[in-house]
Amino acid sequence: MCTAATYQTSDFYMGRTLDYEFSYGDQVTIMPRNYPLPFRYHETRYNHYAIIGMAYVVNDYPLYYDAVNEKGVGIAGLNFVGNAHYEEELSEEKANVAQYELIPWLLSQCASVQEVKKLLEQTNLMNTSYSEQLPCAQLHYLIADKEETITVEFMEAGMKIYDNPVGVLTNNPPFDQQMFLMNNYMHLSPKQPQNLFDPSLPLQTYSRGMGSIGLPGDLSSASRFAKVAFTKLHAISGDSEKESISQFFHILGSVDQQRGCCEVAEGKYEITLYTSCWNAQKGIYYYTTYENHQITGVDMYAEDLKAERLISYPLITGEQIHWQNG
Ligand SMILES: C[C@H](CCC(=O)NCCS(=O)(=O)O)[C@H]1CC[C@H]2[C@@H]3[C@H](O)C[C@@H]4C[C@H](O)CC[C@]4(C)[C@H]3C[C@H](O)[C@]12C
Repeated sequence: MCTAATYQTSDFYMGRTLDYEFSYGDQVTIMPRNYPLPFRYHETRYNHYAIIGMAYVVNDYPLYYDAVNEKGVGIAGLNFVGNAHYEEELSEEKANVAQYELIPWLLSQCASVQEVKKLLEQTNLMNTSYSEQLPCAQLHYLIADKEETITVEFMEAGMKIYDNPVGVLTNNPPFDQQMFLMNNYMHLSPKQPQNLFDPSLPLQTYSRGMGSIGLPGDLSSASRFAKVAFTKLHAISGDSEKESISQFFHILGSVDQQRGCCEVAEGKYEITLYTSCWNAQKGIYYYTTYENHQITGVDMYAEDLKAERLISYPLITGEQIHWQNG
C-alpha cells in the first residue's frame, strides 16, 4: 500500500509513503535540464525542466516513482492493481507515451497542473513496458502544484481526471469511490463530541480524542484514505521549513506500516520502505526510510542543473542515532 498527500504552509509540500515488500534499489535522482531524455515513440529531448524524485535507475534512465520539477509540479504513482488499464493500439491523433515514461513526459514539459491536464488530453498511454524484466506498473497518480491537486486514473472506460479537494491518495478502490466513502466519516471531529445519542443518558467524554472515535486505523487502502485525510485536513503547524516538513512526516506517519502487520505472502510483509516530502517551490526532496528516522534532504539547486548526466543519491538506511552523552 502507499499513501500520498499534499500540504500547504507558506510553501507547498507533497510526498508519499512507498509501502512494499521489497525495494527495487531506490535512489533520489536529479535529472538536470540537458540530460538527453529518450522517449519510446518520440525524439530524445535535449532541453527540458529539471526534475528531482525517487527512481530506480536502469541503464542511466530514471524510472521515477514520484518526482517534482523546477516549476513546482509534483507527481506520485501509487498502485492501482486490477483497475489500471493502458492502451494496446498506437494513436494517430495523440502523442503515444509508454507507461513508464508518464512522469518524465509530464514533468519535463509542464509548468503547472493546468498544463498537465491539457497535455494528458493529448496523450495516449501505451501498455509498453521498459523491459521484459520490468512489466508495466499498474498505477494511478496524485498530481499537484500549489494551485490545484488532481487524481489521474487510466481505466478500461478511459482516462479520468478528478479534482482532488482532499489532497490525498491511497490505492484501490478508484478515487470517486474513495471520496464517496468519506460520507461515512462526516461526524468525526478533533473537538470533543456532544451527547446527541440521548440527552437523558448520563454520557460523558471520559477521554480526550473522542471526537474521532470511528476513524479507521487498519492498513487497508480505504481506511488509510480516511485516516490520512482526517490527519492532513486538521494538521496545524508553523510556517518554517523545519516545522512544515516535521508536520508533513507526522501526517504520513499516521498511515505508517510496521513489519509484521500486513502479510502479502507466507513470511513476507509489506512495510513503509520510505516516506518522502518535497518542497515544491524550493526543489528539495526529503526522505526517511524504514530504518532511518532521521530526515535526509537533497537540494536540486545544489547541483549543476545545466548538466547532461543524472545525479543519484542512494538512500541512507540504518538508524542515525544522536547520542547525548558518552
Ligand atoms: C510498488 C510501488 C507501489 C507501492 C504501492 O502502491 N503499494 C501498494 C500495494 S497494494 O496496492 O496495496 O497491494 C510502485 C510505485 C512506482 C513503481 C515503479 C515505477 O512505476 C517505475 C518502474 C516502472 C516499471 O514498469 C516497473 C518497475 C518500476 C520500478 C515500478 C515498480 C513498482 O511498481 C513501483 C515502485
